[in-house]
Amino acid sequence: MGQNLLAFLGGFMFLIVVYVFTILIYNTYFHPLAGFPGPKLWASTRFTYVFSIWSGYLARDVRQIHEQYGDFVRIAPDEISIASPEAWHDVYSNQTSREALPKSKLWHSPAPGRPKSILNALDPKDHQRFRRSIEPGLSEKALREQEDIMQTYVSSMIAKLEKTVSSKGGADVVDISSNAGCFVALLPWLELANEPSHSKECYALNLEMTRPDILSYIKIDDKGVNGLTLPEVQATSSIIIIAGSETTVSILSGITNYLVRNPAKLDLLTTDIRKAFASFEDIKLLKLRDLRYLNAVIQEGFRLCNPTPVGLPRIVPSNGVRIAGQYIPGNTFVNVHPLAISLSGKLFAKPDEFIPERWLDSALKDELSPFHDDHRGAVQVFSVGPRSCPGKHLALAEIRLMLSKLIWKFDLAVADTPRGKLHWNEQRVFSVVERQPFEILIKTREI
Ligand code: HEM
Repeated sequence: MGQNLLAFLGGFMFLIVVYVFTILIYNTYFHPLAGFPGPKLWASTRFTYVFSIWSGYLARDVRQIHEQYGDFVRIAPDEISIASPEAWHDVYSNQTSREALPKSKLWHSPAPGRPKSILNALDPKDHQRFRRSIEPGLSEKALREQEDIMQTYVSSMIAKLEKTVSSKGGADVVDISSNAGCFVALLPWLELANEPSHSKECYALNLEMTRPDILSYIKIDDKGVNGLTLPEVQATSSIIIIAGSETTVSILSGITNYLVRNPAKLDLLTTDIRKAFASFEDIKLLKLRDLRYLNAVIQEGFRLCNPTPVGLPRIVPSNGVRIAGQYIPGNTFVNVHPLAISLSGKLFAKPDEFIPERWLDSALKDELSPFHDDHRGAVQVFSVGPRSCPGKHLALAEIRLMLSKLIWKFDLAVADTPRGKLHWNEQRVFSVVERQPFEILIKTREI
């Protein structure tokens, strides 16, 4: 009996080994994606990918794979990563002959029993209903009407910093990534609306307010046909708070990191901002939109400090598609890899350096400039197409306001502390870049 059981278990184990081995061999040599280049360890099993994402190094690892193997690489048995700027529109935008590639049900369906949010409204028509509901509150016009709210929060954060710095004799080391976290507070009504016990009252109260905010533009429809149901508003407002605050704070901390480590660029930006505004109160969104060096610094920040550098996976429909000239078989996961594009030496001169000048008109016009041929359209930090970021204008407004008010009031420099030595692009990445503490030295400006 004992021997029989042992023989059975041995045979069973043998079959499992043969099965796994057959799958690995099939994935590596006979799968429809077998012709795509890439490391065999990634092509044969999803484990390598999962281990990399779990350790926080997927964005960095896939960038290295692109450097070694080219623009189309196989990073899992059923996934191709693409590092070609043309792929942005081929993957994420609607085309004349087909819709933008869909998100997969496997990765993006709502958790069982949870209400749908904008991120997991997978059907394109249903997703449009979410977009139509939230876009009015995030338009440039709506944001101009909400400027007072933004000004109040940013100014109170600066006032808090001023108090701390003056209590330390005019200079102090501060953690920029936790201070900039005040953006969560920019969306107070959304936070309140998320409290199930308050939501109806809160929403009604909000509508009575004369001061508009993002939520007051959303049309509630209990049937979920011409607007959003209340649970959908709650689920979507959570997304807006997380998607809107983590990303913006991450970029701000990244830009500040590069600025203090490049003092010549910081000096240029400081002069630009202080010359443009005679007083702190004069700093207004409309004028900030036209500050050329400030905007070049932000664009360079987007290139180097993408908060979601792992990318946005989509699934190819069963009949296959062409992406950037390459045929991709059906049921393949595809992902445009933002980091491999924005740090590519083929697309940008001196790709690892912080050089805001590459975004100025002068670089574009001067054929002798080393940055004349940079592929500016290749950086798509907000993505493109029907699912691109609806908060783009809000994010830009917040970053411009925060950075310029900080630099108008304080002189910034590298902090000589362990947390001041953070190299932003060496942080790990999970769904977004991990937000490690980052300290800078700030001194009250002498006027
Ligand atoms: C620098 C800051 C930001 C960056 C880099 C960024 C980036 C992105 C990207 C790449 C997507 C596409 C996600 C996908 O296709 O799955 C996205 C979607 C989204 N973002 Fe942002 N975002 C930023 C700020 C904001 C802000 C301030 C808001 C708040 C209003 C916001 C709200 C959203 C929402 C609601 C979506 C989902 C859109 C949809 O599925 O249709 N984001 N964002």
